[in-house]
Amino acid sequence: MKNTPALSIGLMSGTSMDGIDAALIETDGNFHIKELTHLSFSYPREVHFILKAAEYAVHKHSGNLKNLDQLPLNSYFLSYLTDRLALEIEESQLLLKEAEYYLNATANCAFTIQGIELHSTQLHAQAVQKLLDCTNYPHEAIDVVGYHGQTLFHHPANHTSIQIGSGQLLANLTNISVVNDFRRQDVEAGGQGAPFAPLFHQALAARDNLFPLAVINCGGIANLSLIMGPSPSDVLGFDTGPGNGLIDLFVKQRTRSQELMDMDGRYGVKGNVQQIVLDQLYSHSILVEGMNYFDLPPPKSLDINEMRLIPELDTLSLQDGCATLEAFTADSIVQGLCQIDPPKFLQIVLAGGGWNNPIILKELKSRVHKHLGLETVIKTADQIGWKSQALEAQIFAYLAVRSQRKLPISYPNITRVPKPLTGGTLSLPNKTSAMHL
Ligand SMILES: Nc1ncnc2c1ncn2[C@@H]1O[C@H](COP(=O)(O)OP(=O)(O)OP(=O)(O)O)[C@@H](O)[C@H]1O
Ligand SMILES: CC(=O)N[C@H]1[C@@H]2OC[C@@H](O2)[C@@H](O)[C@@H]1O[C@H](C)C(=O)O
Repeated sequence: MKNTPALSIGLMSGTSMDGIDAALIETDGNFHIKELTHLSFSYPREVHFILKAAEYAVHKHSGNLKNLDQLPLNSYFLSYLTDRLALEIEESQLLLKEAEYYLNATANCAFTIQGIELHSTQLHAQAVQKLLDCTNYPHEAIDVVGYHGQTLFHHPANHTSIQIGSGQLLANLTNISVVNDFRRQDVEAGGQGAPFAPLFHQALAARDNLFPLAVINCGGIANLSLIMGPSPSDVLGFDTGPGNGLIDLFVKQRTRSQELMDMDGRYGVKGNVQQIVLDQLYSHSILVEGMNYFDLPPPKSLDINEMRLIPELDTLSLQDGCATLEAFTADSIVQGLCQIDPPKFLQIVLAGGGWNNPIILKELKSRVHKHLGLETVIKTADQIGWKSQALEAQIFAYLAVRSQRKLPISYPNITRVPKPLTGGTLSLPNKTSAMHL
């Protein structure tokens, strides 16, 4: 049993809150990994804003869900749009109406954290069903679902990392055992609770014999894995700083939320990097517990709301602002890599939505070659046969199997946890309440 490969589905909705990735893999929780299939589901615009407003509300309450659970979020939704996205009150009220209509009519859920959690779990259950529909596997064939949930707050200093989503409800809806709540034990033990990706990156690198390897995920936040070999002490990992989080926020602000990202770098390509503002981004855009994030040694992790658009960006055009933020993302990734002294002849693999932005990619390539030398090889995950879009979902499919087998999912040199630790909470389907979607 312990070494028998299991079929596992992973589900991830990341900090960009743009949709759900679902992936099916076969794995023994060690180096046997077969990527079988994956699907991505984009959220309707309403869901994106509802989740972002929920995240905003949880931050306003410093992660204290007890004060918030049943509270209507309508006013937080409006404050999010006016404070964070700088929308006019009339536009915000219109978006609020759309969100209320969506939650009442389409989702039949209250506009509270509880209601949003319920709907988010339902959307993940639909993703499982659609993924299974694309395969020949009935639900009985699937051993486990690894359900990340939606991060709304991440504050390891207070031993807190909140991912909403009900493991028990998902197990009942899908009739499959579910593991969720992956980060809790790590933060409770004093770890950073993130990133978890490096362990999976290492397993893929071991399977494909790709050492030494660096993997850079550029999502809302960017995170890095440096893998020198197959044993747990051979891997380092941490969040380097911004991925697309600041760029997305900047574009939303400047386009009055008509656009949610710098699609294909269309603004950045026409702009110039403003070095003075880039330096200022380094000095005061990310403060964690009053400390400059870039001064902290790895392992370290970030909450998306710890990154902010500094006032100096207001002086820049949309094009220059995008170019500068794109350079900031690329530069801080390369600085992060240099900080951990990578070997010569390193291969770098790129994963995550950010690499669809050619400006971030161009800025990264020129900096890697300048700081690490021309011998460094850069490839996308898809170029080496991995599935960039599926990777984060596959991580949680993999970790669910490790969790079931009581294997560690976090290590000191990745999350700063004092000793290797397993994690995750298992929910078995309650057959009497199992539902069909
Ligand atoms: N064609 C594109 N052009 C520019 N940017 C893009 C494009 N496609 C995706 N992105 C960026 O990638 C982001 C989504 O990436 P991804 O799905 O990897 O993030 P995530 O998983 O939500 O975040 P995290 O890894 O921090 O949890 C979008 O928000 C957008 O900024
Ligand atoms: C708290 C949280 O959700 N962190 C995410 C986020 O998105 C990217 C980066 O920040 C990473 O640390 C992590 O996700 C990946 C999947 C991880 O745990 O490795």
